[in-house]
Amino acid sequence: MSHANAITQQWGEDDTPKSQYEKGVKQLIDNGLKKVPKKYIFPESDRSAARNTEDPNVAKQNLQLPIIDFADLLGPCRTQVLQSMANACEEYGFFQLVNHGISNDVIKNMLDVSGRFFNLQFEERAKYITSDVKAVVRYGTSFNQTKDTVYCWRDFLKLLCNPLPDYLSHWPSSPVDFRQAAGTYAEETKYLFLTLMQAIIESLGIIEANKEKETEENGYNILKDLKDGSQMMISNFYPQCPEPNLTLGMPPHSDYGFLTLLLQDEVEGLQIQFQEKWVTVQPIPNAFVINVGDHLEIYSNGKYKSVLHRVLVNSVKSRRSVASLHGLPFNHTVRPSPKLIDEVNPKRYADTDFNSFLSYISTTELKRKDFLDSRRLTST
Ligand SMILES: O=C(O)CCC(=O)C(=O)O
Ligand SMILES: [Fe+2]
Repeated sequence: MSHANAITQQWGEDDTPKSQYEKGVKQLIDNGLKKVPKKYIFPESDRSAARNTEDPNVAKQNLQLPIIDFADLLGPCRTQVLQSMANACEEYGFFQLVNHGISNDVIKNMLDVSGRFFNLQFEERAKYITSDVKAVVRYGTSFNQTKDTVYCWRDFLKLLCNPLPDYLSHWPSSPVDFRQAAGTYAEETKYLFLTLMQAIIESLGIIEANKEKETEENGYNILKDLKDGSQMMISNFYPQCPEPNLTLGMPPHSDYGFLTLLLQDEVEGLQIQFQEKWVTVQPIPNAFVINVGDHLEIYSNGKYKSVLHRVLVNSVKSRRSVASLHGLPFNHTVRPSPKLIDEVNPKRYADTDFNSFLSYISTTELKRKDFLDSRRLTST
């Protein structure tokens, strides 16, 4: 079989060779691509169309997520804010965080430097291409390049952040300010995550306010482990797309870990599943979109929901986002808190750990909530 035939067989009728797809979508667009190649066309059911359609699965209005004011959380209204946070985590699995104390400069520098990273020559970005899902730095395209049958319209850079001083020296040295901007951002989001988790644990009634010494069981306090826990930062780049309704920036998925702190630029694209419809999350400048991850759903014994979300692309503007995913150390077990298990609420999930999750994603095409579903003991 000729080389050209082999490509056609594997990739359909397009004349775009496989080696081009592997370089990512930014590269395809830079080379003047005018149509979405077959490899990126999602089944109709997965991409159920963007806004302004008659599709019954898509809400007509953007979603105003609950807004949590972080300054209020630390002030005299803490009890009310904790209640709003609990409602948001139960009903939406998402909220927007404002007045979080991370300066506009730190945020702007992070979005800016990751945008400039994706604008580097391909050869510079390609230094970080690896199929090792545990690599400290990993550049790639789509979701799981070696497994995805359909590719999504997204390039990414993943950075492991803990221990930061060790890992920082492996991070990209170009652009020259990358390590400085991303290192500061990683440090500040980690601190914010820990403060939020203290509030989340209080909102679940696991540890009461001002009783940091209180423990769950046998002297265990999860906050200590989260402090030494894993942090992965993912810079996403979604180039403008000539036929945006045919593809997705990210397919429906839930995040692992406890919480994701997501920064999106001013371009819309993130949609979450709410009351069985896809709704677009309206970007708020300098705010974080916070979402419950699979491990927090497990830890809360199903009270807080790790909700499906996806990303749409558009034909006009590229979009950037930075997701900071936080959890326990990789070898730690995640299990429902003993304080949330009783006769009315039996244990709903099997114990799990990060390593088994990572081996799961490296061998499976991740779809929807497969992993979480595989841990479920009873229907919730
Ligand atoms: O780009 C976005 O808005 C969402 C990204 C996301 O869901 C992720 O990185 O897990
Ligand atoms: Fe996500």
